[in-house]
Amino acid sequence: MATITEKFFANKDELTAELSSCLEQRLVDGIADDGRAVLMVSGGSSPAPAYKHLSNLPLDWANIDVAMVDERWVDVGHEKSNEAFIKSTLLQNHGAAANFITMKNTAATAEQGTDECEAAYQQLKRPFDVTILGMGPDGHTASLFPHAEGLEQGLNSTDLVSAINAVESDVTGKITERMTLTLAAIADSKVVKLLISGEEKLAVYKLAKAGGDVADMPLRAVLNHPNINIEVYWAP
Ligand SMILES: O=C(O)[C@H](O)[C@@H](O)[C@H](O)[C@H](O)COP(=O)(O)O
Repeated sequence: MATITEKFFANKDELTAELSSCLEQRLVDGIADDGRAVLMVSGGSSPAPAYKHLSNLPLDWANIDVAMVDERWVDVGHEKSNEAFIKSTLLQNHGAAANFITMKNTAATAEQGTDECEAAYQQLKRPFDVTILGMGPDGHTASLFPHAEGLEQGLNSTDLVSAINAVESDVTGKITERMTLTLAAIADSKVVKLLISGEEKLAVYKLAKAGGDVADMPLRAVLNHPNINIEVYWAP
């Protein structure tokens, strides 16, 4: 089982304060240890305030690589683009000086874009300093969606990224074609921060942690991985 540390907060402000200060420290340490720091980011409402806070800090941003954990296969101008979300939150103010690595390239499909994306991600320092994950009420994390086309590859490949076509649901919406970090890439992180908000997702998290079929809840693969270092952040 992964090493799991659970942090429960009274509210989102307290979660954001602790998350921001941990992220800042990890980035500072990453640069001090290796010359550069790598931050893997997810979309979602939970990390947004911490991204905005970090963007205002005078870190050595020129030596910080920011890359997506997962992305819908849509252009950055699309309202559902995770990259657009990161650009409007983290990559502002001081954070605008960070080196951003896109997941989305000009290939027509995520599958066709995999090699280019893999080559870009292979340039990054490993282990990554921090990987931020969210989770959905369906037990997905990154873009490892239940029963998705490409899920097995995403869970078993030694590559860093993998194309996914999710089964359409209320959680995925219409855009099901995505790129994701593989489980192996998530595991190749000094620490994974899993952000969970609300009672419903807490119940899903507990269910996933207890074990069971990974295809039903891919979060299980992360929580039950032999050597991932996970810090779970929960707020109501
Ligand atoms: O690409 C996506 O579909 C979202 O980024 C998604 O995976 C998100 O990370 C989770 O749904 C958690 O969202 P919250 O932070 O809002 O709980």
